[in-house]
Amino acid sequence: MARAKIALIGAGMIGGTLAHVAAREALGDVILFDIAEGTPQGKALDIAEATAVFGSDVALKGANDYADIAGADVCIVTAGVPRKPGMSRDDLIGINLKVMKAVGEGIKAHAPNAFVICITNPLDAMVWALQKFSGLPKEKVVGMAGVLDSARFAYFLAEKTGVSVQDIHAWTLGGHGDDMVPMVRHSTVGGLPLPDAVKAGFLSQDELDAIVDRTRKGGGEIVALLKTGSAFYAPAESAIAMAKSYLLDQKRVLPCAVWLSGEYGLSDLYVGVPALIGAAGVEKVIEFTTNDDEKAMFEKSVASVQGLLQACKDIDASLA
Ligand SMILES: NC(=O)C1=CN([C@@H]2O[C@H](COP(=O)(O)OP(=O)(O)OC[C@H]3O[C@@H](n4cnc5c(N)ncnc54)[C@H](O)[C@@H]3O)[C@@H](O)[C@H]2O)C=CC1
Ligand SMILES: O=C([O-])CC(=O)C(=O)O
Repeated sequence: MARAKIALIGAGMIGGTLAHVAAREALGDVILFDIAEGTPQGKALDIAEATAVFGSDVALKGANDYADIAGADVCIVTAGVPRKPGMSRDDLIGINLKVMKAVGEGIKAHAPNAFVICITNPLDAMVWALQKFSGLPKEKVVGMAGVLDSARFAYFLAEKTGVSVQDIHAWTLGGHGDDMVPMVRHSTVGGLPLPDAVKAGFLSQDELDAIVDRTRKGGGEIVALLKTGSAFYAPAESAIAMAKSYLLDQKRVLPCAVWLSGEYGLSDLYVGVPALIGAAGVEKVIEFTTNDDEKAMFEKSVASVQGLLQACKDIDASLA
């Protein structure tokens, strides 16, 4: 059977890391595409040489021409710009919306059957615009943010409680902004929902509140440390988990930005919710029960996303 073809649109920090992980895991042949000449070719060659060390038979190629992504099974989009200290993700909207238009048209022309994972920020608005510009089916276009946000939540909980990160299941809902909603009642430490984990003495309520706050601001914490860009290892791993679930029909339930048509009482937008990812793309949206507090926080986050969609429509009338 032919190997899967994975097109990485954007060969920067996340794109290069994606190529490395995909090659190392032998997920498929990799095309690294970028508008910068030399960068995708150089990274592809460097990783291709590494395959002789880690023993993987996949092929890697760098490209500046969309024709090279032809027939891709998966496209992971990181093209655009990241934020720098002092900026919010939303400040990227003007530049990155234009990038999504070019990328959407490239995917539409050359890889219309791909499963597309958008990473570019501001995520919920960019994945919405990418779906519109590409015209691909909504169940085949998803955004990566929830896997990363919930991984941060899980890591901070593991660090504080001393429980293996493998026995922590953390969930977040909502847009990929500082008002995302870490789902305290639905997240578990060693099988205990977090309120019960507090009662059992794994951590105090104040410690849990601090972790929720740190999770919300997790992206900014890394931007402040790196100074020249944003997180890339955990974002790349998160997108690989999503790509794998599609390529291997794993049917994992992962928090992703997906198109909603009635679920959670919402329509016509992308926002982060748990979704089952299999060979057909988004096969099911899982609806968490929410109490009044959670509902209010989710609504606030959704309102931020809706504001960004309006901003996109104001910038590009073709999206209205
Ligand atoms: N959704 C999420 O959870 C996360 C999203 N991000 C976002 O991912 C994006 C990429 O981040 P990095 O890889 O760190 O940035 P980077 O700057 O290292 O790489 C971006 C690449 O995109 C390329 N590019 C720019 N315009 C292009 C175009 N029209 N077509 C093709 N390539 C183009 C650039 O040449 C560059 O190589 C940023 O918008 C960042 O904010 C970052 C971390 C997490
Ligand atoms: O914070 C940023 O700009 C990058 C990002 O989305 C994250 O790391 O969550």
